[in-house]
Amino acid sequence: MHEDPPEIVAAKRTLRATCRAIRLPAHLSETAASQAVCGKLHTLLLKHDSAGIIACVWPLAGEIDLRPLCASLHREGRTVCLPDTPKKGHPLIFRHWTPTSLMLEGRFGTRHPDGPAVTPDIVLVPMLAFDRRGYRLGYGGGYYDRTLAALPKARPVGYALSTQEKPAIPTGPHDIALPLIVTEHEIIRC
Ligand SMILES: Nc1nc2c(c(=O)[nH]1)N(C=O)[C@@H](CNc1ccc(C(=O)N[C@@H](CCC(=O)O)C(=O)O)cc1)CN2
Ligand SMILES: Nc1ncnc2c1ncn2[C@@H]1O[C@H](COP(=O)(O)OP(=O)(O)OP(=O)(O)O)[C@@H](O)[C@H]1O
Repeated sequence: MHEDPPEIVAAKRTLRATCRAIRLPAHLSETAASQAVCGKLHTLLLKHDSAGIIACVWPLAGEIDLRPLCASLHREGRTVCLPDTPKKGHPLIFRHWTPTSLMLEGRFGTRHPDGPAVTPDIVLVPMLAFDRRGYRLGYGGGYYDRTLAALPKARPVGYALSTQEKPAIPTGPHDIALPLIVTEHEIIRC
């Protein structure tokens, strides 16, 4: 397995720094947009097999907050899980979540439930930036690319604010284009 070439690593690093710098203030004034993303994801997920396990994301500061979506899905009888972040180089472990789950502190400021590990059918994927081809930029751990490579049957759905769209994300050999990206305005089929 090859790592990204040095020029791609550098290009991703530069874009990541820019995106991180503008993220938090944008989010503070865009709570309605965050709720709209949850609403659009909910509509999309209602169309999918109700037996499926859905991997959501517990937010870090400045990210879209999917917690209302987690609660709605649980109320509707869907099975929700959340990522537990292992050491770098390993895929995420998804743990079953319910509103009464004990949330444990994980790596890089993430939090995860203490529930059993499960295999999701649908994986909601957080992004720092994305493009219309379906490519995403994350925090740089390579976690979602490794996770999706290990779960070929799972259906990934990226989500972000429309302001996080870029003309083109730099890509390396492991980047997997997402077939669907949801923003507060639209469902983008890539
Ligand atoms: N809410 C949320 N959970 C998530 C992700 C995410 O993007 N958002 N992840 C998406 O993959 C995974 C965690 N990935 C991460 C990978 C690397 C770093 C990281 O290297 N952070 C730097 C800088 C932290 C900071 O500046 O505060 C570090 O800790 O040095 C953080 C998260 C799984 N859980
Ligand atoms: N399936 C994989 N196998 C081996 N290396 C991988 C795999 N996926 C990603 N990587 C490597 O991990 C490193 C980080 O990847 P990248 O910069 O794309 O992270 P990211 O998508 O921004 O992070 P994250 O998914 O954690 O939010 C890169 O060097 C990349 O080549």
